Amino acid sequence: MSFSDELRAENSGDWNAAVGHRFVDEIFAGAVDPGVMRRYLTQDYQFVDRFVALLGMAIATADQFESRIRFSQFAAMITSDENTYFQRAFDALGVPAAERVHPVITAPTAGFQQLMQDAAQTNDYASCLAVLIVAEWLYLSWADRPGAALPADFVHAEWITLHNNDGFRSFVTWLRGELDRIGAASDEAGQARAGAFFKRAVALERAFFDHIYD
Ligand SMILES: Cc1ncc(C[n+]2csc(CCO)c2C)c(N)n1
Repeated sequence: MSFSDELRAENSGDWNAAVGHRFVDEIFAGAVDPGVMRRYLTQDYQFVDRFVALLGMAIATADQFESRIRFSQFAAMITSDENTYFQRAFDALGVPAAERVHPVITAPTAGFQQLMQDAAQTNDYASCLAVLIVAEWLYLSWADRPGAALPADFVHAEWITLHNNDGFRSFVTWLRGELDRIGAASDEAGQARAGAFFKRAVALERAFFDHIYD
């Protein structure tokens, strides 16, 4: 089994709970309650800043130029297209400026911010990769429902297509290959370090979905 498949299998409880979450069924049905969607997106928006910082650390710690280029291109993409989605969705949901910029940070959001900061501060490429890969691969996994119809409302539909388009799919495939390559070249301690970050990330993904319904 590849390193990425091994880590996913070790975390299958939280992984499957997130991928098959009520939120996912509701978003495909175009039926997420507006209050729930608003909580989700305002908290999620607080995630982007540290995520881009962690990408920066992956660029800095990667062991080859080709990997730095891949991450740089991805960083350029998510700081343009996705940012306009959030603004348009906030407009559609009537989210006031203060709540867009400074919402009260919930525990899972704070947990993600800490996790991304901790991963960045390791200066260890495998640990940065482990956190980045969960945020991408788990999202592709829930969004990728071949043949499923898209909801009419753009707030629902675009959140799906941002995470199941071909560019995103090929990036996730590359990321998994990258983690497999680095995992194979790491000693046991290095694999365990990256595995612990992967585990924290999957548990937080599940908690993040759960908490918007509290
Ligand atoms: C809690 C949470 N986890 C993962 C993602 C997915 N994600 C976060 S940043 C990023 C890169 C650009 O889309 C992706 C896919 C999310 N949005 N919210």
